[in-house]
Amino acid sequence: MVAQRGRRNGPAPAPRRASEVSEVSAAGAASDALIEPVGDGGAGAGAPAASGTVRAIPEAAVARLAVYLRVLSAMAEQGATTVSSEELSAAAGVNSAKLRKDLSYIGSYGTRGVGYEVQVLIGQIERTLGLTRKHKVAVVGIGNLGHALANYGGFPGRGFPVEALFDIDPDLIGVPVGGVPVSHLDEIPEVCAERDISIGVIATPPTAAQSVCDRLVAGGVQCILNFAPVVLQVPEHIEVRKVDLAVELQILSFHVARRTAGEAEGRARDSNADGTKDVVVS
Ligand SMILES: NC(=O)c1ccc[n+]([C@@H]2O[C@H](COP(=O)([O-])OP(=O)(O)OC[C@H]3O[C@@H](n4cnc5c(N)ncnc54)[C@H](O)[C@@H]3O)[C@@H](O)[C@H]2O)c1
Repeated sequence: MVAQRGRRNGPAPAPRRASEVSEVSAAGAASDALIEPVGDGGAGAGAPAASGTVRAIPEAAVARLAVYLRVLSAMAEQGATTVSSEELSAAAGVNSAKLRKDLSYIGSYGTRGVGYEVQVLIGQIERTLGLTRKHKVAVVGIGNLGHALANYGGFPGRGFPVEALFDIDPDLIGVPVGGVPVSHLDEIPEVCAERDISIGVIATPPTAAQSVCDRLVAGGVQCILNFAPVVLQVPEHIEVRKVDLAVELQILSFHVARRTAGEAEGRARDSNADGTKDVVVS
């Protein structure tokens, strides 16, 4: 899907769609859906292939690009100027063939015997992920989760400064959390437009999530990160990602169950009917 710039203060354009399309989970990361990279307001984002054309990138590869970026940034901080695909793949926990394939989507092929120039690769990935500009974030629902998100110091350095907080609890209004005062829910459209917020994070109870989402859209946000366990209806031009840690736990559970079943099957295969066990020498 092609993300588009949002309109400020305009009515939410029809048609709306259910947002249950992208989930921030291992399952989502394994998706082969193609994402058409787009520019970020003229800053030259996208994934230009060697030919200069913009290539679609599988969603799973987009998720891995973000991981490579984090690893490369740490390497750059330690003074690395070049990195081999083997080093980068080991540090990112991805096999090197997959890494080379992922980087080929952004037109980066490295140099035989040298590898990749760290700063060049960082720039290419940042342009592809649209990170050449900051994306200001608003968090709505400053309870347990909202407090943790607002207080987390790691977002600004990655290009996502938290610049607005909203709640309905009178005890919270005006109170700074992570240095940003909490505003009332009703102020969402006005404050988001004023502060040029592009990403809204929903950390309210599920019953409030849709109306919060509508206000964020009215305030001109382009993307919503939804922690509430509910499917949001959004206009076509709004990108939504849903975070569900329970899904992550269920995926872990699946892997443990599969491994346990595999081990039990292996034990059953290795045991003879008379109770003795064969020793396999390889
Ligand atoms: N996705 C995940 O992995 C995950 C993990 C934890 C929690 N959650 C979800 O995140 C949400 C928040 O969880 P929590 O533990 O922080 O809850 P919480 O009860 O501690 O906080 C909710 C906050 O939302 C505020 N609120 C309620 N209605 C509102 C409205 N209409 N507008 C603005 N603010 C409003 C409340 O005043 C409160 O401060 C819940 O929906 C929960 O299910 C998701």
